[in-house]
Amino acid sequence: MSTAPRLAFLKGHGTENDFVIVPDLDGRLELSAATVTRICDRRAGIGGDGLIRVVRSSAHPEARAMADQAEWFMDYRNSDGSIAEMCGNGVRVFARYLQRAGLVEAGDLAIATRAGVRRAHIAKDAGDAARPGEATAGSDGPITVVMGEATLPEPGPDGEITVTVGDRSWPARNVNMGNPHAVAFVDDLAQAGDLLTAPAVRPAAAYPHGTNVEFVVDRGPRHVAMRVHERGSGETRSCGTGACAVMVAAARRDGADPAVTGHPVTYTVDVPGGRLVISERPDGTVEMTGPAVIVAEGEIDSSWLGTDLG
Ligand SMILES: N[C@H](CCC[C@H](N)C(=O)O)C(=O)O
Repeated sequence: MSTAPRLAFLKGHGTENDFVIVPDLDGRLELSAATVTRICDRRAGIGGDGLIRVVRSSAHPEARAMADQAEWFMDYRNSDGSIAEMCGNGVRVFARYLQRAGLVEAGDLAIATRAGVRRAHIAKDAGDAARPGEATAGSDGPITVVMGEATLPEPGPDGEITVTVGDRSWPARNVNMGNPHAVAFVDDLAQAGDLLTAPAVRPAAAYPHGTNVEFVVDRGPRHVAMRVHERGSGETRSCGTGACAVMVAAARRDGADPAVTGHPVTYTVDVPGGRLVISERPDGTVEMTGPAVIVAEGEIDSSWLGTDLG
């Protein structure tokens, strides 16, 4: 019987973008990139597109300044161990964990992230999804996250952005949701190929720290579908910040930019793992609504991790 420390974890997902959740409320753990990679390994570990450590904001140096606004900090890592500024599906799953652990009630809450404080609303149950267009949920009510404002950096001196897969290239829109995205509108999602490797994005100078790449097709008025190759994780079944980036790019393409029209706009964004509903207001605020489900909880026997846990 191993005497190595055991690590409590939960498994959750938002539209099948899945995460290993590690409650570390007092911030005692030091999870190296190697440890995160091993935990996220789908064969030798628990498996996940990313790992979410739950830490009291006052106990984490990157969140301490937000502690008076948000008690809890989402320490998000991609499955390759890299740190990302923001994770939209992750925030919903994080909120669901807090609710399930009895650390918050359904309703409104604030969450500290590396992209700043994000406000979320946990509907009390699926029946409470009274707001028009709210996506339905799994076992509990949908969760809405105010994702902040998108920024759309203009092309730099090296010119327009292009995304290339094999011998096909498309122009792409640079959209930042706290994390970077290159959004390419295509005729058919199959044109993105197998996405086993990252699409080539040029000029590289546009994304000095790499980027998430979304491929988008139309499904109808204010209705799109996407695939995504995520920075640090590869192709995933969903990307919340990516769905927001896609919606913002589509609204500009469609002449529905709320800052220009003065009217809010809502798009349905279908991802391989489900459906997200994204709205943007004239003040630039982007809101995302979708499900978040905790599917399991257990203990990791750290003896196989091969690294200490700090
Ligand atoms: N791979 C992303 C972070 C996770 C984003 C995605 N899972 C989401 O739901 O927003 C990045 O490196 O920026």
